[in-house]
Formats: sequence, structure tokens, C-alpha cells
Amino acid sequence: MHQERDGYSNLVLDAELKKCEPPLSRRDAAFAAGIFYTTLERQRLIDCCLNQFTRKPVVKLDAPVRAILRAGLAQAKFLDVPLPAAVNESVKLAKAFGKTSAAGMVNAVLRRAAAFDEKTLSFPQPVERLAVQYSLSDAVAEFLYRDYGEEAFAIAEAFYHRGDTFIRVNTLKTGDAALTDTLRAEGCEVRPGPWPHCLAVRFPASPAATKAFAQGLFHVQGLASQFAALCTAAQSGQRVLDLCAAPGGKSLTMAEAMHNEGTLVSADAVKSRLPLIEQAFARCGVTCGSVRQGDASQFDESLGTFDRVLCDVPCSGLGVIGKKPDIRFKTLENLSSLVSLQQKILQNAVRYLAQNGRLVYSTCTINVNENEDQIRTFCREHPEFHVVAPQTVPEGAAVGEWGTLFLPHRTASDGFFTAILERV
Ligand SMILES: C[S@@+](CC[C@H](N)C(=O)[O-])C[C@H]1O[C@@H](n2cnc3c(N)ncnc32)[C@H](O)[C@@H]1O
Repeated sequence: MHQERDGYSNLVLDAELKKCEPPLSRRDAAFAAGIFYTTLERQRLIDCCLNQFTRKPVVKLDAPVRAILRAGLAQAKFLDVPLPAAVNESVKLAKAFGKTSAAGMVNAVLRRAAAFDEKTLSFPQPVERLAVQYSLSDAVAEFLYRDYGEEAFAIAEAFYHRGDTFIRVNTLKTGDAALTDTLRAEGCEVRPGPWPHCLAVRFPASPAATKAFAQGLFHVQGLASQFAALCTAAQSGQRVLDLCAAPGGKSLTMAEAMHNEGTLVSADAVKSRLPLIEQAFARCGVTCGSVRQGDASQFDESLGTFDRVLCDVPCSGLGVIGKKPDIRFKTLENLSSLVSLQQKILQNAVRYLAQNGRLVYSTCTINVNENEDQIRTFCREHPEFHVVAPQTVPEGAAVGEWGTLFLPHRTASDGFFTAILERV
């Protein structure tokens, strides 16, 4: 199975798994998902290895044969499946798809491609090596190499190392110790995270499958996202505005920090995403929050002023490639309009800020244009603002002149950027 159709990979995979008759066991479904994602995440390198031995480029082969070759090599090269097993299954699949005449080719190409050492490949430019070795689109590789040079290789490698799942304890309902016990009783491995109310958890299945999740005792939130929400230093009784709030993760963390007291307004431009926030609030018992549709780049006087304003803006997502494999293949052609929108949102956000308020800007990208450059532009136009250093910074995060940057190979988290702005 491989993604030959457009669409978000997780949705494509779910739809395909649902079609299986009889339904796959949990173990088989996990193995199928492993092949699917590995093929997707290593596609350029896989194709490059296969191309050394196919008569025409892999992209020009029949779709089923191409998918069988890619998935076969993914298993042999990256999933520890013994080569004979990967080859035999691939040959069987080719026959099952009516491609009997290609079975011999599949056999031969897979055996040779699996033995091929890609380190022997030479590339005219390092950025081309980066793109192929780490299966990134040319555009994504160019951005990473432009901003980080040789360090881009370590960043791209880190996207393959999925660390722990971090969760945020819902302090409106439970405490760190009690939730640790509850999750352990449900078969999870739990360790304390780097700061209070943060736990590192290994779940036996999906976190959402636990009773603790259904009871609203936690939400899943990466370290860098927790950090961004905590940078608002939202407190009980304050008025807090989350301008780009869906699906609501940072709103939840702020509502918990507010002890559910005060006013939290969680807005998002996309109507269909608002129920995600509403459901999160209902599940976690957040009553200080209200949800509304709103374009964060347009001023809405009726909202009034706020002590805290969070702009967790839409971005290129180059920091979360590890979690969202589709981002590897982005062309980034809409980047300049995204950058303009981000600046508009930031410039608009300041109009809601009370005199002594705090504005937080965050992205899940590591693209300098969407991060440091945006804050520099903002501060040039608003000299009454300065960047405030966060009180505590996790290991590996870099506090710079324009904000705090998480690079995945240094922080073992998503790539992320957060800037705290206050009036001088
Ligand atoms: C990075 S996500 C927010 C994640 C969220 N803060 C959380 O922690 O769960 C960015 C959000 O911005 C929303 N968005 C995009 N353009 C917007 C706009 N012009 N105004 C408000 N929200 C917008 C998207 O729908 C998306 O939900």
C-alpha cells in the first residue's frame, strides 16, 4: 500500500485501512501504517536507489508496480524486514495486481537496490544531497539549507527520530502524581516532563483511546507548543485572546494556567475547525473560554482589550515535518502570502493589547522569514515594543534577539519559534 492519491496522508491511510475485509488486526494495521509512512518519508531516497537499477525512472512505471517497489524497498532498507521476505511479498503482490510480467523485474531490482549504498551517490550541490537523502522537496531543502547550512542535515535527520509523546496534565481535574498513577494503571509508561504538569508518556495505543483522555484528564501537546502557551504567562482573572486557536491545544493550556477564572476568547478563521475547540473545552471542563469565528488579520473592535494575546499563526510547518510527513513535499509557492498574513495578524493583534499586556507570536516552523524576520519588522514599526526573554528555557532551545528557537536536533522536540513582546 502506498499513497498514490492526493490528500493528507493520515486520512488516505485511515480510508484504506477501513476498506480491509476482514479488518486487519491491530498488529497488522500498525505494520501497514509503518510501511506506508516509511515509504512516504523516504520516498526520494527510495526512488533514487531504485532508479539505479530500473530501465526507466520509477515515476514513469505503472502505479501499482511503482508502489510495490517503493514499499518493498522501504521494508528491506528501513523496517528491518529480511530481504527475502520483502522481495517474496512484493513479487506476490505484483502477481496479485495482474502484473505477472513485472514480477521478475521487481525481484531483481529490489535485491540490487537493497544492496546499493546511497553514500556512493554524488551530488553537484549539498542542497541536492539534502533533498534526496532526507526525502524533502527541492523547495523545502533549499529553505533549510539557506537558513541553516550544513546544520540542515542534522535537522532533517532529527525529523526521523520520534521522541516521547508529551502531555499536559489538566490541572482543572487532576494533578501530576494522580494522572501518572491513572495512566500507569491503563498500561502506559509515564515519566515526569521537564516542567510541572508535563508528562512524557508511552501509550500502548492511541492516547485518545485511554479512559483518562475521555475523562479530560490531559491533552497531548508537544514540548515546544506547551512552551509557547506558557510564554503568555496567562493568570487567573485575566482577559486572554487566542487569535488562531484551533484545534485548541494552547487555549487549553492557558485555561488551565488561568484556573478557569477570567475570560478566554478562542478564535479561528476556519468555521469547520471551531467544534474542535468546543469539544476540547467540553472534554476538559474549561468554562472560562468562548469560541468564535474570526479573521485574525481584521480588527474587531467589539472584542475589547486583553491582558494576553497569543498569535499562533498559520505557517509553513517546517518544524513539524517529523509529525506531518506531507510537509516534506511542500512546494512553498504560497510562502510570500503566508508571510504577509502573519505580519498582518501580528500588527492587528497589538490593537487588542492592554497597556501592560503581553503579546506572544509563535510558529511551528524554523523558517527565518516567518520567525525572526517577522519580529524584527514588527519591532521596527512598533519601537514601543521589545522582545522579553522567557523565564525558563528548555535544554537546547536558543534564546535570540528576536525570540526563542527550538531546533529538533537540539531540543528533541518539534522545530518551533516563540517571541514574547511587551511595551517598553
Ligand atoms: C498553528 S494552527 C493553531 C494551533 C492552535 N493554536 C493550537 O495550539 O491548537 C493555526 C490556525 O490558524 C488558523 N488560521 C488561518 N488563517 C487565519 C486567520 N486569518 N485568522 C485566524 N485564524 C487563522 C487555522 O485555521 C489554524 O487553525
